[in-house]
Amino acid sequence: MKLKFTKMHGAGNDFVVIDAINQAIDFTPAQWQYLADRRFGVGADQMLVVEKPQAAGVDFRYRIYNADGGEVEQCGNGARAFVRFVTDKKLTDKHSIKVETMSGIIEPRLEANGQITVDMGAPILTPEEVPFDTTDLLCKAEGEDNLWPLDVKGETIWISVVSMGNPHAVQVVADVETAPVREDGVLIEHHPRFPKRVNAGFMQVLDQHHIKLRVFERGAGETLACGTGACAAVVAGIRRGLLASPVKVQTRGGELVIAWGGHDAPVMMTGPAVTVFEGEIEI
Ligand SMILES: N[C@@H](CCC[C@H](N)C(=O)O)C(=O)O
Repeated sequence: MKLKFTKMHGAGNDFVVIDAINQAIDFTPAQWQYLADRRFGVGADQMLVVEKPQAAGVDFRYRIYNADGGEVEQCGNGARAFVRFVTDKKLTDKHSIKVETMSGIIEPRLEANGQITVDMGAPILTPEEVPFDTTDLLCKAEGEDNLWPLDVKGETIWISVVSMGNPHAVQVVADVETAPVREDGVLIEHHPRFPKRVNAGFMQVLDQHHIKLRVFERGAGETLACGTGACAAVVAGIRRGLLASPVKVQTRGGELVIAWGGHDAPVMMTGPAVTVFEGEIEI
């Protein structure tokens, strides 16, 4: 079939976005990998699929596939790209949109200045729900957070575990530029303590309202930005007493602003979403 798609990015985290309301798709993991391939396919960190909703009172359903072909629960930068896509394609005239994802309903909103704010819901902080296996581990408390030891290459690193619908392990580093993001990231992603694998965040605190962040994403490798990773890092930093809301998150691909009121309050993420080009590919 000839697939129509839109290439988009949010702070450099790039996507192939597909309208599955007006074209029928049913791809295998190998076909998703082909679309994501930067040499043989289109090239993307994730593929985003826009569908009709299944639940009542919701505007759309949005599904996310990592570059490795696996379907995942949530994607923050993707949620902003999704809003730009449904608005530009005139699939809705609403500016505040309710969308079903694998991990629940989120509410993105197109702002007057063109930026997009997403209510990402409250973070999940119980290790079993992330999920993170704490068997025989002793945590240390820091502020309201629990730091967990993780053995990586025979050394202990201390991580916060946070789910934004998808799992994150966040560590504080002195300098993100020299941090072993790729070397340790892949080991953390596949660490046996994370039964669903994990996104590995490396955060440098510049001041209470400003961090630098690199994320080695599950199923995609290091990306230029990770929206849920930014939310998880800010939640961890606020709980540890290192940060105060709102926080500017500087990634290699651009800036996101994350606000969180603590406990059960939703995490609000604001940032850009850009269309790069429209295309068609035989698949
Ligand atoms: N880039 C995303 C996250 C995409 C999914 C992630 N790799 C996972 O497997 O959970 C974002 O902006 O949040």
